[in-house]
Amino acid sequence: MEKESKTEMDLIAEERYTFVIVGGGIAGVTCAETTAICCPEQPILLLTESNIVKTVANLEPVARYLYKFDVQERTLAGTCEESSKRLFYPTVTTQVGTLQHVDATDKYIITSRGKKIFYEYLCICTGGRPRLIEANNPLVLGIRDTDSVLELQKRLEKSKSVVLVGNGGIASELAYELKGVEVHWVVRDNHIASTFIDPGAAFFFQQAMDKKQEQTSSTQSPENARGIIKRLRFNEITASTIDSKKGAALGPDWHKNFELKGSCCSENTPKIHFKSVIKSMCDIFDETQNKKLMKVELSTGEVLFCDFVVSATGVDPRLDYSCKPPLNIDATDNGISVNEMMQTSNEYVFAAGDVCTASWDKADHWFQMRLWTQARQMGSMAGRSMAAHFLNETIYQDFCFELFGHVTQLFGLSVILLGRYNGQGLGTNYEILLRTTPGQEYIKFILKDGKLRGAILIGNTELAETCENLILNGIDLTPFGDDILNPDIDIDDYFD
Ligand SMILES: Cc1cc2nc3c(=O)[nH]c(=O)nc-3n(C[C@H](O)[C@H](O)[C@H](O)COP(=O)(O)OP(=O)(O)OC[C@H]3O[C@@H](n4cnc5c(N)ncnc54)[C@H](O)[C@@H]3O)c2cc1C
Ligand SMILES: NC(=O)C1=CN([C@@H]2O[C@H](COP(=O)(O)OP(=O)(O)OC[C@H]3O[C@@H](n4cnc5c(N)ncnc54)[C@H](OP(=O)(O)O)[C@@H]3O)[C@@H](O)[C@H]2O)C=CC1
Repeated sequence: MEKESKTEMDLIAEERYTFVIVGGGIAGVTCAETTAICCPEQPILLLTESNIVKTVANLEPVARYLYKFDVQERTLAGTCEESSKRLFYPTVTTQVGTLQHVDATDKYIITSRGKKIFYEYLCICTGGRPRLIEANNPLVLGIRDTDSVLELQKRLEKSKSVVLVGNGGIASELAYELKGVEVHWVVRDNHIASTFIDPGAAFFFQQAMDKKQEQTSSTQSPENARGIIKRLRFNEITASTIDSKKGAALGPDWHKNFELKGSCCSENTPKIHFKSVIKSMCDIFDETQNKKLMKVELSTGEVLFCDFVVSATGVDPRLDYSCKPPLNIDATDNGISVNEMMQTSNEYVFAAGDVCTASWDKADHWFQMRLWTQARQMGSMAGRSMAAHFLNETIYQDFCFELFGHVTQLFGLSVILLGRYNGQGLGTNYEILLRTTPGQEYIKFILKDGKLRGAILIGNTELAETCENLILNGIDLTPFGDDILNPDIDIDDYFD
């Protein structure tokens, strides 16, 4: 247990709540709000280690089941009563504290200050932490919360060169947000942003970003303006066709709130090292600059020198507390295993958000990805489930778990991902229907046995709701051929 001076109050304090929720990220806050709505008479505690919590604001439908929203930070300053008011639900008490131990037999938790808090139902929403390529190396940084971005900002001020590793959400955002510093972007794939998009979409983005190829719509050729449609078998999409050319996790657009500027004046675009991983790293002392630098050797044999490495290489569930008896942990990704009700292996302990692993039999069009959309959906589901168990009611899993949906922005353009948008889990026996208008839109449909199984919609395509319907209804689209993506035909008319 953490060695902290305990006040007499802390040692004797024992509190009781019907619901205890740990974690002030989107999952924990949504869970607390939902529980308060479902059980308005019951005392609820939201315990979180930082006095900043995240809430969802400006919820806006993008399609029938797809929403976009802002993530806002709120400070839990002052007394418990004041804090409760900030969360709008009078039955929710908020406390700053760190979960240290769960006694799932006698149903209490212990905080790092030794406080014992009894619960009827516990929901663990402790999020994740960056999975670094080399932990405990001071020259390797991960990005998760405001503190980590402030650290990045501080280091950049004195830096000339940075190596960025990873090819997911964070690296894709950072690669184009870092200014005044030389960026070496090391990606193990043959295209950028691989967790979200395919090589074709990556090429679309790279083209859009290439200033020489920027065209205003008025100067576009008629063919470009109409869009190009292609139908391909899965295995036709090969590299060669494309290569020719401490707190809660941050929310969307986090980089807009920080100036991420290095110490040189150049505004160069990142140098991308495709199909590369870091083979070795060591720090060296550079006599000319009179400071420590990182020497990074890539699998391609190339050697880079940089001020520090940003490891944007995914997240691990954050489980730095003990539990007796232990909860079932997923062997593959180390999250707390939950069933479709977000219930763990213990009947009275639930989990939601980045910390958990969806261990139920998933619907055909849904899979888990650690995103705030899912943190919100899971937090809400956990709140409803705990309340239903308490009230002895039967509920069913929310419909949002039927269809994977994610709304985001990449390189300044709107991106909507639906269903098995990259053919995830479909093997190699599927078709891809593409329509692209350089600089404007990129639409990719994944079809299996004639049915739409997933879609990537980049730009203002206004196809999200139609795609949702087509995926969920499972209509055989074979009779419509390539007309489904013909820009001169309004496909909604087909299905009225
Ligand atoms: C830089 C960055 C950008 C991102 N951008 C996007 C995006 O654009 N779109 C998107 O969908 N997703 C994005 N994500 C992912 C998204 O932020 C997460 O999936 C989501 O916030 C997870 O929410 P959560 O509530 O499960 O966890 P978190 O937000 O990590 O919250 C966990 C909470 O638990 C608290 N906690 C942890 N351990 C303890 C303990 N022992 N005791 C008490 N409290 C504890 C933490 O302090 C924190 O308050 C981004 C993530 C990062 C890092
Ligand atoms: N716009 C959005 O929606 C955003 C979402 N996020 C979310 O925040 C979380 C954290 O983001 P991020 O860290 O980018 O994680 P992601 O899971 O998005 O991406 C991790 C990337 O790192 C690669 N990788 C993993 N290990 C290594 C390694 N040892 N060497 C080289 N590459 C490696 C992965 O490759 P591989 O896939 O081959 O394993 C993958 O490309 C994610 O849940 C992400 O979805 C973050 C920013 C923006």
